[in-house]
Amino acid sequence: MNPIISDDFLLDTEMAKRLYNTYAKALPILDFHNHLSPTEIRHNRTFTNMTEIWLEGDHYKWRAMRACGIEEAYITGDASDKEKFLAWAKVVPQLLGNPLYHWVHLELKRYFDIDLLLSEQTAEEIWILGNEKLQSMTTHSLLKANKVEFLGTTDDPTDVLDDHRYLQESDLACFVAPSFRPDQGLEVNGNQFVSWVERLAIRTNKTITTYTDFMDALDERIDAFDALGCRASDHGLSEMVFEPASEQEVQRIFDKRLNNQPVTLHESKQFKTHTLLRLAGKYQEKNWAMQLHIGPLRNNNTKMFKQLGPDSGFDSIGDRPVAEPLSAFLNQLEQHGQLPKTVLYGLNPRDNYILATMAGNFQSGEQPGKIQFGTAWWFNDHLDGMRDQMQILANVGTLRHFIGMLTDSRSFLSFSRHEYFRRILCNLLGEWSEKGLVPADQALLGEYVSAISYHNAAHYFELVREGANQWT
Ligand SMILES: O=C[C@H](O)[C@@H](O)[C@@H](O)[C@H](O)C(=O)O
Repeated sequence: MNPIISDDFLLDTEMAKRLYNTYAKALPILDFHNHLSPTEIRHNRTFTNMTEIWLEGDHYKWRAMRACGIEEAYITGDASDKEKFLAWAKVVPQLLGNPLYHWVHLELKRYFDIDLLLSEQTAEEIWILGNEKLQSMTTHSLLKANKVEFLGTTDDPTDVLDDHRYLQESDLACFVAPSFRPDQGLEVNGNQFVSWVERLAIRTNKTITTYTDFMDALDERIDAFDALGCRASDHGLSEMVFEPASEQEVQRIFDKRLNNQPVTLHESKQFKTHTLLRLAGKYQEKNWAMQLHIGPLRNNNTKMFKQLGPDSGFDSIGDRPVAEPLSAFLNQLEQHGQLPKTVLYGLNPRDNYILATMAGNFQSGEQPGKIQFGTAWWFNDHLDGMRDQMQILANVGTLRHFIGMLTDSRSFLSFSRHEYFRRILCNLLGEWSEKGLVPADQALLGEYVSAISYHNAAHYFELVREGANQWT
């Protein structure tokens, strides 16, 4: 019997147990930000073995394996799937205290009904049992089993979006919508920028020679995303920037770059600031949420970046200033009536109070929690990080209007992170109740739990279903 994942996992008080079982456990999932493949959903992908579904693309696990001395061949290299699984099984007992240790066993239990602890000793049995169960699993069945009602995938403006078009015309119960991620179009100094502009021109059947053409093309893609139900943009920002520039200055910077002339760091910040301000205004028109993911220090290992590319487990946390550029950016939008719904995610825990308090500077009567301090992200989405984020939000803002969890994952097994989050939330409220910090009022606390686990996000992203949802 798995000594970790019991029914009361992470629930220390009777109130926490009641809150989780009564208000959280049965709720559907709105995973409004992830990196799942719309193609794999369209084609209802099946998985041959545990390595395919569990280790493929999951750089969290890759980092852990490297830290335990596993050779790259058994992580992303040319070892067999079974060899990679056995290497992973050898690593898991060395991960006590890392959220992966919990997620692995939560996933084994929830998806495979396997109660064993993964180790070298149990690897062969779990490989066989897991692979057997996988024969009846597809991306559609996993979405249904987890009661996933909405998926906001992450998509480039130059993407064709055919998979999304197909899915929306299909009878798939889950609503899958693209999210607008124009990062490559903001990195004017990036190696990909010119080729990205060329792809944008092809996608929009336009000639793009001026900054005005560029923005017109982006506006057209925003309309195309919106027509497919897009609810949000997403921006990965290594640092928050705010360097104002006139349209003429930005036009000149654009011209320089297209003519392969060097663009200074200051000019690149001006270009990013101006373009993000313009895009934010469009998001506000579309009533989309603007998600700002601030602070990664990416691709720190040049050798491995050249070998594996981005998002392969060699990123960490930057320490660039956030408060002043973010304040100026949001303030500029607010002054012009162009501030959209905004979700602020910070990768550096040092910035948590900055983001949580900044959100409070621009709330409005449009809706509760218009500006969100987003859930613990990436290196923070563990027991301490999730709890800290909610405690800080409660300390300086309103936990009640928090839109809660998302997986930000590439794996179809990661929906168990919503359960992880809901248990942490219920335990926090249960603890406050036990200490007399809040009323021991189950109905009131239950309202927090169901709002933060589901209903706030349903309203925030305009996903409220008329009548009962399909799983009740
Ligand atoms: O939680 C980790 C995330 O999936 C991380 O891989 C993403 O945040 C990705 O780097 C991105 O830029 O969106």
